[in-house]
Amino acid sequence: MLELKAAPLTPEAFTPFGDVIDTRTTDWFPINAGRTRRYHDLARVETLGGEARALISIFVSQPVELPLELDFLERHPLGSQAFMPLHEERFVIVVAPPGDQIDPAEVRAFVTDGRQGVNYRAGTWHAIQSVLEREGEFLVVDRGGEGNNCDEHPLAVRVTLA
Ligand SMILES: NC(=O)N[C@@H](O)C(=O)O
Ligand code: NI
Repeated sequence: MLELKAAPLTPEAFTPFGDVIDTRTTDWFPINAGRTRRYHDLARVETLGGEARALISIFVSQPVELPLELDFLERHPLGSQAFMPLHEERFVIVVAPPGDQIDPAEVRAFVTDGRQGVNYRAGTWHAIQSVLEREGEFLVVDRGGEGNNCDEHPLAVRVTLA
């Protein structure tokens, strides 16, 4: 069993896995006669393969208990997957870099602070969505189209907060 402590999520630490979506750590420019700040192009949406298109969905998830015990990670080889909380929900993230095998030494765990979303780049291994404390509602942007876009890799992990 791989034991991990979830560290506070930062854009720098998440770079190997994708993007952190957070208006506090990204630039903006004014639009709409100055009434709106546009936080532009915060994450790279990838949609690969046949008939590929971007999907916008809403996930309503029941909370997980800690320690979080996982028996697999998954990946989406044909597209990215972004999760943005709609009510400042915190969630646990477990990731490993893209590749056909997972090296346990490269697996990382993070916890968000409620204001952060994430975008897993195509092929990044990750735990399925794991919201903390209360039912969570998330805007999800990922890839639809032909072909299999979800692989699972067995991995026993137990996650606690740092
Ligand atoms: N299956 C699905 O749409 N969700 C997972 O990919 C997930 O990462 O939660
Ligand atoms: Ni996923």
